[in-house]
Amino acid sequence: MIRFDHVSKVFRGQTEPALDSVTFEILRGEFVFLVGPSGSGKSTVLRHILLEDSPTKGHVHVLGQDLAKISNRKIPYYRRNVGMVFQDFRLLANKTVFENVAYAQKVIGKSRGHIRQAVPDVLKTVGLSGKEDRLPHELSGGEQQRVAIARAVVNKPAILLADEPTGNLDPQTSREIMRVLRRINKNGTAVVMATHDVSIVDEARQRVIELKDGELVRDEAGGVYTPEVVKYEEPEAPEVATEEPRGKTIAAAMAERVAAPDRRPGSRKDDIDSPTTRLPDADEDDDADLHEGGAR
Ligand SMILES: Nc1ncnc2c1ncn2[C@@H]1O[C@H](COP(=O)(O)OP(=O)(O)OP(=O)(O)O)[C@@H](O)[C@H]1O
Repeated sequence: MIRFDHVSKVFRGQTEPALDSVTFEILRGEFVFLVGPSGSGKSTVLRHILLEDSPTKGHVHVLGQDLAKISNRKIPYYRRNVGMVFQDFRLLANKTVFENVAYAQKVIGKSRGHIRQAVPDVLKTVGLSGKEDRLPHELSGGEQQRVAIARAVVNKPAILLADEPTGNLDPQTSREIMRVLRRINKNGTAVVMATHDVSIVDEARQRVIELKDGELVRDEAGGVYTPEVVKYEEPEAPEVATEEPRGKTIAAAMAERVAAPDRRPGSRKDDIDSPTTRLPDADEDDDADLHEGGAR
């Protein structure tokens, strides 16, 4: 449904590519995180999908169309398939919640009757029923982002792009926004979300595409933000005695004493079999240490 085929992008006046032969495919209804350091190319990927940028090399296909072949005249029609939300919400400040969402329907020529039904429906999906008449400044940041999401999905796009949608929100509000995005995704919309939010990515366990300096360096199903690097530890070599031990352990000394024939006058050979011969030997002691100290 979204296919990048060796996409490279070098912006005018730049020497380093913003995208460097990026190849991936996103299927219908997937949820994908785009991660990577600042400047790694995440927004550039999203802008290519939205047809705000075009590749210097390579091809982008969305919904079966080669985007290079879409004429300027047809771009607005293409964009109906792709909703977009941003970190800074970008709402119309002088319009109510209802009007902000309805605006997305008006510009594509939907009838008043359709709008009257579709807007309350989508506001319910994002959890904003009852707040239709509020202006953006009368809403919390999380509520403003819900309006922006409602506006992005009211036309039922196949794809929702989100560029750091939780970047301005506290952790609890971010989680609520994630629940809204997951709900929209479950209804069949593919979601591609660029983010720096480690805990959101780690909790969601969705597909993660990681960029670094414009290159795709990881594409992992059920991934986390930063995969744990498994540190290689050299196995400990078995101890080899290279010199005489400086002192005997108490157990070794006692074992030696018990094993030696008792030269005291009147001693009997049977004494050797007395219970003290059952003292653990030095090897057994080492084993006990191993278990106590855990795996080494
Ligand atoms: N219009 C442009 N003209 C020139 N260079 C650009 C333009 N847009 C982006 N770049 C450069 O392309 C590279 C990738 O930028 P991009 O915005 O995609 O990164 P990002 O991963 O989204 O970063 P962030 O996490 O900070 O949003 C950066 O080096 C950036 O400076």
